[in-house]
Amino acid sequence: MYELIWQGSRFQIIPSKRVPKRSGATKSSPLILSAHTLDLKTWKDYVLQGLCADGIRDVILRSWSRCRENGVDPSQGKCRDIRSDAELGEAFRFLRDITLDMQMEIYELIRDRGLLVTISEERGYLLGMFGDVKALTAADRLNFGPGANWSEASVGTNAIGTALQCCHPLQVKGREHFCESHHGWICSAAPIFGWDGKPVAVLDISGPMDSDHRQALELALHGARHIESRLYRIEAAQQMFRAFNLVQKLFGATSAGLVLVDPEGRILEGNNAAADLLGIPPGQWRGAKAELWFDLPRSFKAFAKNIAEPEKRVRAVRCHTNPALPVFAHAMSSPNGTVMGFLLILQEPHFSPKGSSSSRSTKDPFQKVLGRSRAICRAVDVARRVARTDTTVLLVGESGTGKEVLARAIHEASRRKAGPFVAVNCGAIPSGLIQSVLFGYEEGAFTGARRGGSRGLFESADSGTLFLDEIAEMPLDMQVNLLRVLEDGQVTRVGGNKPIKVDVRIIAATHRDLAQRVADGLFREDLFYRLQVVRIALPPLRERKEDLELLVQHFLTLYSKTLARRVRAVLPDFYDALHRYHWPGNVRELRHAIEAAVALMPNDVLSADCLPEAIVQKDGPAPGSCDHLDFNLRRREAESIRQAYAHFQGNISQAARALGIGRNTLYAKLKKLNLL
Ligand SMILES: Nc1ncnc2c1ncn2[C@@H]1O[C@H](COP(=O)(O)OP(=O)(O)OP(=O)(O)O)[C@@H](O)[C@H]1O
Repeated sequence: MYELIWQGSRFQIIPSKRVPKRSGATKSSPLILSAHTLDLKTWKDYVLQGLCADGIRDVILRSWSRCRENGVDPSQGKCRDIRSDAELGEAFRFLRDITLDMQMEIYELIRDRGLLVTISEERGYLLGMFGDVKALTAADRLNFGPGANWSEASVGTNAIGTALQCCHPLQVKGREHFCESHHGWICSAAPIFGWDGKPVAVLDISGPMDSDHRQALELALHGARHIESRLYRIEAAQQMFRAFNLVQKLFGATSAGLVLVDPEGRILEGNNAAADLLGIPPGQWRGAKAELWFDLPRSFKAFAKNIAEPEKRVRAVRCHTNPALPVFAHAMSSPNGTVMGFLLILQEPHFSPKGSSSSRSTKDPFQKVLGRSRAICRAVDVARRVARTDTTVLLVGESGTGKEVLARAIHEASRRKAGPFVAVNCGAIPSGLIQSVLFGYEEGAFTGARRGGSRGLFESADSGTLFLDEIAEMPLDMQVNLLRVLEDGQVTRVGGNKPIKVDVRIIAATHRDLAQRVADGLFREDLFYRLQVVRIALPPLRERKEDLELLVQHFLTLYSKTLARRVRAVLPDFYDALHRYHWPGNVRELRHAIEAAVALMPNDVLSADCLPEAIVQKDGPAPGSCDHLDFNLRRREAESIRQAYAHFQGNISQAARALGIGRNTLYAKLKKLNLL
């Protein structure tokens, strides 16, 4: 293989020292090509006199016309515009370097056929030239070599320059060349197109007329496509690199957490902010399944379906490990709608009162009753309907399940909302006082009675709601009085004889089985039926664990605000522990657990370590477990109550708070344990 090179003042043919990557020389039988299609007179008539004869191809005629307009001299012997590497610039050198081996490969296909192969860049300057000595010798005579400008404007109609002009493959034979010195050549050239569809180079196979030009144009075309795909790959890699760099810069520059996920749901990239928000070490998640952290599979399917509708390309996604974290998945699609992946944007949760349930509650009182479980929704639905009436309601459920929360919501949703909501724990009032507490007393009714007497809770609740908590603890002898008030709508103060009209709606609550109390003779049947006109049951938290995260989120918002502590991330073990626990104290216990965790968290990340010990105990009693564990639980409960009561020196409020149960419940339990 020989090579034509520029020696500063002239071209020189040298044996090429370059080694082709692979050799695939094809020898084929000679093909006799028609010498040329135009006679000398046709060429002369046009180029010298502008006379147009039949038989000139359109593409050639248009090129000749351009050459005449550009003042190309048809008698010029050699190319005069030859530039050095330095003059041709960086892009020229880059293109030459990445196409050199391909020129050599193509040369192997035309070896010994008296041809040469050359590539020119977009302006027409030749990048390099390889060929047989015969072809290179002829090329040298024309200054047809690397650095020479083979555009139409420079050397007239020729395969390279004209292919660049008309943007399609072309063979120019003999007298179709505009300059007479090229009439002994046949040149086959195919443009190489860039991303934008414009030619960036031309591959040319040329040689004297008597060389073997069989399939030269097909070869040029094939080579051009081959180079084109290499250029595309390089361009694609560069674009990817640029995009990746940009993405990395953006990822690093934003405070939002960003995670890039491929269509198979694997994490391609994520920034430190995202790692921070999820509480995992940065950089360790590349290739991991996104579903470990995010609830993606369903969203993926939905996205795939709706990808054509732009407004459906963004979805809120749940983060398993931190449900309080707002996460939005943005679908990325190709122009034909194929899902190419997702960008997950994780926004730092702002625990602000705005938009929190407490502010929303001003609109709908039932929004304070948190929960989406069926049992809670059913309870709220009944409560919502009964709130429109004055009907007596009985709320049943374990301690801390939200009976008072629901009673308040009923009051606030009723026509009585402007009136008072008065709550009383029937179990907490000493039996000797209960009558006067509820109905009031007149002056002098008993020793120590206030001067002028006192209103009872019924009078205080006039035009509003009286919430009778722990109604099962009401002494039997008092129950008949209560029944009377419910029937008559009037009270008589202790020591008085004048009935006072009261307009009070009664909501009663108990954690006991009231029907059983009736059966045991501890509760009046008539009062029982009078109270439970509408009965609403509130489920224990362990039976509605699907509400757990919502409640946690609510209490996190509340306590991060009231305790002025920012919660940046919640680790998975925090939720694991909460889910494992059986919550005997229900939502109240959960509330206190979250308050304690936020208060005790050492930095701004919540983990299981921040939770009270009883909750994280893995060997603790399980819900619904066998008898000896229930016994164990009771024993532990009694111990805890004794310890707390002693620790707080008999202060029931503080002890109840520490135990995570209500004051009334503690009061009842203390009584049962004979501690009062
Ligand atoms: N569904 C709920 N949504 C929001 N908070 C709740 C809910 N249920 C309970 N709570 C919270 O739990 C705590 C206890 O609720 P509440 O006093 O209403 O329970 P209770 O059933 O009346 O308990 P007790 O029978 O011991 O008096 C409250 O601090 C309340 O904020």
